[in-house]
Amino acid sequence: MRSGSYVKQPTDYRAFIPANLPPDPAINLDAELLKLLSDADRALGRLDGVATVLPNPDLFVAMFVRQEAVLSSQIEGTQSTLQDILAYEADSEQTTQPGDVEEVVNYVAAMNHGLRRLPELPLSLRLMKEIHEKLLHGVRGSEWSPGDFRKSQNWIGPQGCTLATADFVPPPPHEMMQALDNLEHFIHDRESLPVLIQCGLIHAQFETVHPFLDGNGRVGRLLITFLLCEREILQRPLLYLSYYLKARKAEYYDRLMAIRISGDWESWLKFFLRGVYEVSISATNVARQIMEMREQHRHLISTEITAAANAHKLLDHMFEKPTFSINQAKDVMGCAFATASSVVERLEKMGLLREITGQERNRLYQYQPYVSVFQKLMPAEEEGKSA
Ligand SMILES: Nc1ncnc2c1ncn2[C@@H]1O[C@H](COP(=O)(O)OP(=O)(O)OP(=O)(O)O)[C@@H](O)[C@H]1O
Repeated sequence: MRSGSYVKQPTDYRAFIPANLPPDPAINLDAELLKLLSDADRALGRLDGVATVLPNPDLFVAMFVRQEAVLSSQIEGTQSTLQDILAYEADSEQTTQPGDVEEVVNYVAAMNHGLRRLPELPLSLRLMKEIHEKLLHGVRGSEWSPGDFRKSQNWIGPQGCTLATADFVPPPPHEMMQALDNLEHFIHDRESLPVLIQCGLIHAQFETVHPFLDGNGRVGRLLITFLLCEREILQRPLLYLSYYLKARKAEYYDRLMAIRISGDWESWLKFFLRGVYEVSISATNVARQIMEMREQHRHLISTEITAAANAHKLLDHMFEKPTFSINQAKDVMGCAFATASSVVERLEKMGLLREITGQERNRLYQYQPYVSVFQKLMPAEEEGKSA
C-alpha cells in the first residue's frame, strides 16, 4: 500500500512497516488541497509579518512557547495549566503545584533547546534525540530511555491493551531505523514539495514510526515548529498548533490511522492545513492584541506614575515573565525593595497586576490582562481546572 504495509512478525503479531517518503503515488494536490495550502501559507505569512513589523516581538515569544507547551502536554494527559507553569517559573519552591508541571517546563526547555540548536545543527535524528532527552529529563517516563531511540517493540492503544489488541503497532526496531533514515533524508529535501505539505507528512510519518518509548506525540509536534523556523517560514515560534489538535484529538488520531489503514495522506494534510490556517489567524490576533495592550499600558503608566522609568522597565519584563515576586521586580528595576513594593502596589491598584497566592508571605504578582489573553484560548483553565 501507498503508506506502508502490515507485516506479520515471528512472534505472531502484525507491525506496520511504513513506506518511504515522499508518498508514491504522489500527493494529489486537488483543488481543495491547493486552496487550503494557499490559505494556510497566507495566514502563516501574516503571522510572521506581525512578528517582524511590530516593535519588540521577542518580549512575548516566551508566552507563545508556554502556550504551546501547555496545550501539547495536555494532549498527552498532563493536568498542569498555564497558570501553574507561570507560578512554578516564578517560585519553583511552591508545594502547591501539580506534580506534572515539570513536564510542561521540560517541554519549554526542549523547544528552546531545539530553537537554539537549529542554526548549528540541522533538523535531524540527532536533534530529535536531544529534544527527547530534554523533554523526559527527570520526569515520569524518564525510565524510558530519554534521548535514545527504542530498542524494543512498542504499541499504541487504550491503557492495558497488548500487542495483540493494540490500535496500532509501529515498526520493530530494525525496520524503524530504516524508516528513520528515510525520514531524515526527506526532512533535508528542500526541493520536492511545498514546506507545509512536507511538514504535515513529516509529523504523521514520525508518529507512525514512533521511535521513542514515550513522548512521541510531543516530539512530533515540536518538529512542526522546528521545521517552520528552520525553513524561515516563521522567524519566531508563534504557532501553537496543539490548540487545534487538542480540540480535535479524536479526529487527529483518526486521520493518522487513515493514512496507515487506507493510505489517505490527503485527508490528513487537509486536516493539518486547516489547523495551520486557523491557529495562524488566532495567533496573529493575539499578537496584535498584545501590542495594543502594551501601548495602552505604557501610556497609562506614563500618565499615572511620576518618575515612570522603573514601572516601564517592569512592564517590559512582564511580557516575558508575567508572574513574579517583589524581590524579582526589585532585581528587574535595580532599585530598593521598598521602591519595588510601591511600584507593584501602584500597578495592582491600576488593575495591571493581581496577587495570585492569597498568602501573606512569598506573594506572587501576575500581569493579569496579559495572561488572560492566553487563558481565553483555554476556557477550562479559567475555571481553575484543565481539560
Ligand atoms: N491511533 C493512534 N491513537 C493515538 N495516538 C496516536 C495514534 N496514532 C499515532 N498517534 C500519535 O502518538 C502520540 C502518542 O504517543 P506517545 O504516548 O509516545 O506520546 P506522548 O507525547 O507521551 O503522548 P501524546 O502524544 O498523547 O502527547 C499521539 O499524540 C499521536 O500523535
